[in-house]
Amino acid sequence: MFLRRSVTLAMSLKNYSSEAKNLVAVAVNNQTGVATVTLQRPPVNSLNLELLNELSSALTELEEKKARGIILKSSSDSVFSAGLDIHEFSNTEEGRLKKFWTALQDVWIKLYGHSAPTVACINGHAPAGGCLLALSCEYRVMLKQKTIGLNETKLGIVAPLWFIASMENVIGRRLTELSLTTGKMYTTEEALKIGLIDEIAEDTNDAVSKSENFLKLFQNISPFARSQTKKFIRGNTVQSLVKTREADLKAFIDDITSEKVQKGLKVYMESLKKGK
Ligand SMILES: CCCCCC/C=C\CC(=O)SCCNC(=O)CCNC(=O)[C@H](O)C(C)(C)COP(=O)(O)OP(=O)(O)OC[C@H]1O[C@@H](n2cnc3c(N)ncnc32)[C@H](O)[C@@H]1OP(=O)(O)O
Repeated sequence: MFLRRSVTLAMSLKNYSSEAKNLVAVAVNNQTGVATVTLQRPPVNSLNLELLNELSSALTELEEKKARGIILKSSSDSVFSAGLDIHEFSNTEEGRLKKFWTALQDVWIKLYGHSAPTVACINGHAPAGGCLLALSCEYRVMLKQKTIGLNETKLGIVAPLWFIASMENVIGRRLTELSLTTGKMYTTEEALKIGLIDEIAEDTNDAVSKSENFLKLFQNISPFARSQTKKFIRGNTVQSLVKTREADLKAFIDDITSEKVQKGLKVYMESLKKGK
């Protein structure tokens, strides 16, 4: 019975990435019903509007098809995601900035509150928005010798409340305050020490296998009981954004378009290029 449903799920999702623009690939394991969602926007998987829209659609589809688990990973072994595409912040195309932030809100709401158990297979660096994606999952496996953190203050920008809540719910208020105010990027080993990640992996294969092992914990647990429990635990955090989406959007547009922030971002991008 379950196997038949899983096969249907795999078949209906198999061509997902080719139907879309190939920035996100979805592969479903026929036996387990677990979906691997791969971000594939070289060179650094920075999150632009198109990638966010694809990810959002994939999450909706996996919700509708009742996936038994989601593993979120990168197609590169170097960068999980460099966070939001900084070029979006200076995009002057009318309405795009609004669409961009709305798409990010959508992705976070869907991923943070997904009915399926979720694992971030962090097979590369995960600054800012990359860290947010990882924090939205229930479990984090990270490759050694990488970095992760919410470094927004280093760019002269302020992480919204839902970014902060995502970290606070994992490592607690005190460490979140220290991490965010200093824009701290943690090494894999440091991240494990403070509970920002759950396991370290040697390479991507090892990380995927550890992610699958976490999902096996739910094999004999009622999906209904599990997802309702997750909803009780995460519901308030999700609702706090759902109820304030418009105000959050306005705050983003006002802040990001300010001269001061634009100047700071320009300097940051130049320093990135110089760092090569
Ligand atoms: C005020 C309103 C509130 C807004 C709240 C917004 C909240 C979240 C903000 C974000 O997510 S902003 C993004 C923050 N991200 C970063 O700070 C990461 C910056 N990148 C890096 O540290 C490194 O690139 C890396 C991820 C560690 C990878 O290093 P690597 O050496 O492998 O690659 P690079 O040579 O540095 O980069 C390659 C290429 O990609 C460009 N790039 C890197 N990151 C971004 C990005 N986030 N957006 C757009 N482009 C990015 C980088 O400039 C290089 O481009 P080229 O020089 O090759 O053209």
